[in-house]
Amino acid sequence: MRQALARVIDPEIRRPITELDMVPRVRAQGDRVDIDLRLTIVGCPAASAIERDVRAAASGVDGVGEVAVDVGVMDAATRDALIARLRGDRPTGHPFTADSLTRIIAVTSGKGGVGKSTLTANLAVALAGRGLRVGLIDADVFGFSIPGLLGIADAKPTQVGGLIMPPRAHGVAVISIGMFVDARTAVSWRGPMLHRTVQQFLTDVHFGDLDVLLLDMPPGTGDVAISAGQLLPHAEVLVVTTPQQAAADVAERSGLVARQTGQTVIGVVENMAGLAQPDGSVLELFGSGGGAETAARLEVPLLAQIPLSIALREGGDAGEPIVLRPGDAAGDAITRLAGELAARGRGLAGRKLGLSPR
Ligand SMILES: Nc1ncnc2c1ncn2[C@@H]1O[C@H](COP(=O)(O)OP(=O)(O)OP(=O)(O)O)[C@@H](O)[C@H]1O
Repeated sequence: MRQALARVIDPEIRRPITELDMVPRVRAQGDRVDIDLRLTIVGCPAASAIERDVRAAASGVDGVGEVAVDVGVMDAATRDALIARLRGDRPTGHPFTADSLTRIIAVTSGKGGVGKSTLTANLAVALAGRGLRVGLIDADVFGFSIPGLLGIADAKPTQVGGLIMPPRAHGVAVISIGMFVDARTAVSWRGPMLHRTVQQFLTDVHFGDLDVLLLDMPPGTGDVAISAGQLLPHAEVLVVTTPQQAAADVAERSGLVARQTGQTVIGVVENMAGLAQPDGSVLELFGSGGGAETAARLEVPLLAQIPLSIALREGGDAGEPIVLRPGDAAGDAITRLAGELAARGRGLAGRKLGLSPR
């Protein structure tokens, strides 16, 4: 029976419920089994799903006829012990240190409106589509748009003790300041507060084991970029720009600030590149060359050119990332970029190599 129940996964914490001390007692009498199920918090949104899965798992065991589930909430001591275990042995600090196995990719741009958030959301979904465990932090605290782009504009994270469970969308675990403030509230915090937000997202959000953590950075070179640089000096950075030559200056600057904090700029993505017309010509609404120019100045490769695309924009507005529907030139370019990033693997930046002198 325990083995069967171990296959029931808490959808938010994403571990077997038996590992989470959620099943303190199981009694079998004849063909009847009584299961005590203890949820982490009162009003747990996943309660009915977990209870259903427990019933299904127990009913599947040979010889079981009747299943009775007593649903309650775990006591404070058990919950505190669980939270301590989930946090691991790090009372302070975040788990995404240089020698963690998670690859961190911060997506930045010199100015707003270049499609950085749209690209980040689609990239996250495309990476998750390749089977990677992906987390996404919307660090664009003033202009958060990730929840809407992923179709979870109204999602509110569950909090267990001081631990925040990130809502999931299209296979990606997502956290955004937009989940904690009213959508119409303007965020006007000063530096130290912003620093704490990024730090809290890194420390108190239970992402579990991740292959990739993406950060959608605010445009420009402000406090959040500097905080993120201090907290994640080993992060890799993608710089997004448009084809406009004038955009190259500010894009270059955002890459340089990242570099000053020790982060590694891995490449440039040019978004809003030429739009193919029905007659075969290409409409270069924003000119051309900005991506190549930025890449040359930062001495990194131009990793992708994402064309203007109505479907990409519509997918963002609808919360259905375009990468889920192959066939659009922009979506396909982002999917290719995800493939390339996954294939390149993580650089060795900041990582202990584990080599010892003989
Ligand atoms: N390749 C594209 N083709 C057409 N529209 C696009 C493309 N990329 C982004 N957009 C649209 O441009 C607008 C700005 O995009 P987005 O919000 O992603 O930019 P951003 O750089 O993250 O801006 P900010 O940092 O100011 O939030 C959105 O309406 C988005 O749908």
